[in-house]
Amino acid sequence: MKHAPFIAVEGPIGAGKTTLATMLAGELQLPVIKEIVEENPFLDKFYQNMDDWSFQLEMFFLCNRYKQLEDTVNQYIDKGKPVISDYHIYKNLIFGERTLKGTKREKYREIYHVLTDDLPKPDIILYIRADLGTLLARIAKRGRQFEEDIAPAYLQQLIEDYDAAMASLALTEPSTVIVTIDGNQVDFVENQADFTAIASQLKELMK
Ligand SMILES: Nc1ncnc2c1ncn2[C@@H]1O[C@H](COP(=O)(O)OP(=O)(O)O)[C@@H](O)[C@H]1O
Ligand SMILES: Nc1nc2c(ncn2[C@H]2C[C@H](O)[C@@H](COP(=O)(O)O)O2)c(=O)[nH]1
Repeated sequence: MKHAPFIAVEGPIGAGKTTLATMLAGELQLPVIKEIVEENPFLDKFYQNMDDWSFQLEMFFLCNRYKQLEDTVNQYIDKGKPVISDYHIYKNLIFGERTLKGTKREKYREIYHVLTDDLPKPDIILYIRADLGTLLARIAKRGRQFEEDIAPAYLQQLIEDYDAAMASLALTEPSTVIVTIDGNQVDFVENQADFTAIASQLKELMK
C-alpha cells in the first residue's frame, strides 16, 4: 500500500466491530477510533419510537462522526499514520435510508453528501457479515438496556442493507479493499487461530 492505511471495521449492529477493531489495534499497535454510543441522548428514545426520533438521531450520529473523522484526518491520516476505526461514515447513509422517510430523508441525504463527499474514505474495510440469530445473541450478550426492544425485522433489514451497501461501495469506491468476514463461522473472540488469520491478512494488505 502506497500510504499508511485508514482501516474501517463494519457490519450490522452486534456483528463484533468494536471487539475486532480493538483486538486488531492491540495486535498491530494501531490507534483505534470508536463510536460514541453510551453518551447518545437519543438512542433509547429512538428505539421506543423510531418515527418520532429518527431525524434527531441520524443527525446526531452524522455530526459526531463528522467531527471524529475531521480529528482523525488531522491527527493520523494527514500525518501519514495508519489508523483503525470501528465504523465507516457511510453507515450514516445505510441507517438514514432505512429509518427516515419523505423530505427528511432527502434533506438528510443532501447534508450527508455535503459533509462527507470530500473526506478521506477508508482504504480497507473489514466487513463482518452475520445472520439474525448471531446478531440477536450478541446484542443480548452485550446487555444494553435500550437495545432490548430492537425489532428482529429492523435488524434483518439492516443485514440486507449492509450487503447492498458493500456491493455498492465495491463499485463506487473501487480502490477500497473490502474483506468480508463470516461472523457466523469465524470466531475471532473465542478462537485464537481465527483472530490470527484476520490479523495476518490485514498485515499483508497494509504492506
Ligand atoms: N466472534 C464473537 N464471538 C462471541 N462473542 C462476540 C464475538 N464478537 C463480538 N462478540 C460479543 O458480542 C457483543 C457485541 O460485540 P460488539 O463488538 O459490541 O459489536 P458491534 O460493535 O458490531 O455492535 C459483545 O458483547 C462482544 O463481546
Ligand atoms: N439509527 C441509527 N442507529 C445507529 C447508527 N449507528 C449506530 N446505531 C445504533 C445501533 C446500536 O444500537 C448502537 C451502537 O451501534 P453498533 O453498531 O456499534 O452496535 O447505535 C446510525 O447511524 N443510525
